[in-house]
Amino acid sequence: MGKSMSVRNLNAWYGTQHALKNINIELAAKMATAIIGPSGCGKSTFIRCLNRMHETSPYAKVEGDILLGGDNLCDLDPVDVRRVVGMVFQKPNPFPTMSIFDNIAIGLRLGGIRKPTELRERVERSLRMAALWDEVKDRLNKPATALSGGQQQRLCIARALAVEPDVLLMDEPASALDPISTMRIEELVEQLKADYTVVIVTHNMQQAARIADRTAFFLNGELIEFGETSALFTKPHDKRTEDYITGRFG
Ligand SMILES: Nc1ncnc2c1ncn2[C@@H]1O[C@H](COP(=O)(O)OP(=O)(O)OP(=O)(O)O)[C@@H](O)[C@H]1O
Repeated sequence: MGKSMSVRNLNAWYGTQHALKNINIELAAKMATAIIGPSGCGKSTFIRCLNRMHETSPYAKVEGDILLGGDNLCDLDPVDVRRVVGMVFQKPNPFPTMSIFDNIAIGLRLGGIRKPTELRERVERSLRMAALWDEVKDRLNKPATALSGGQQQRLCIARALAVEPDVLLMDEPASALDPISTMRIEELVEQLKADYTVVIVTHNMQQAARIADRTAFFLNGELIEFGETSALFTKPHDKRTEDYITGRFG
């Protein structure tokens, strides 16, 4: 758990549109890295490249290397990549026809775990890691859709963690949630970064400042500035970073 990821010379396109321009960045293990920048700057495209999802868009193209613990993810089968690089999306997307238990167990079953005791143990562990166990332990067989939005998002986090990835990608995981659910997700990120390499896209600079050890500022598909979060927010080196964080655009 928790290997750092090195992104080298990453370029991505949608047709002729060059959406990511030569990105080089080290995403450190046991830390949360926030990706910030104005709408359309390439944040989602960037994290979708990290688990090989970008290439599923029509006319998409990717070049570059993504290194994780001795593997170049660009050379692997995308299905194998998604086992080591989990992702949580903006809108909670549990499997709607499945129970809470099955939402998590399905990935484990696909990974070859069949023994009921082992499945139960792994499901419980994942739900505990996602700080949801106490709220659902008495209704594991109820449909996932019966949970609140914030609980559904924590279920999706539990589902991503169940297969024991190294990296957890989060694309604005709290932007569809109320303030209390948002706070719970932020607390959870704080805990998860002890074990995982967490990369979180956020529109909310206060959120980045609260939870991320390092922050990367993107603009027009370029990585403009990357560093310790507190330094980036208090002493940005680039005028464009300063203009963005002081609210002059975006
Ligand atoms: N499926 C797609 N087909 C074509 N162009 C796309 C597609 N998805 C994104 N783009 C374009 O690529 C660029 C980067 O988009 P991306 O979604 O990565 O930005 P973002 O920073 O995540 O934006 P937001 O904050 O609004 O979610 C934008 O110009 C966008 O219009």
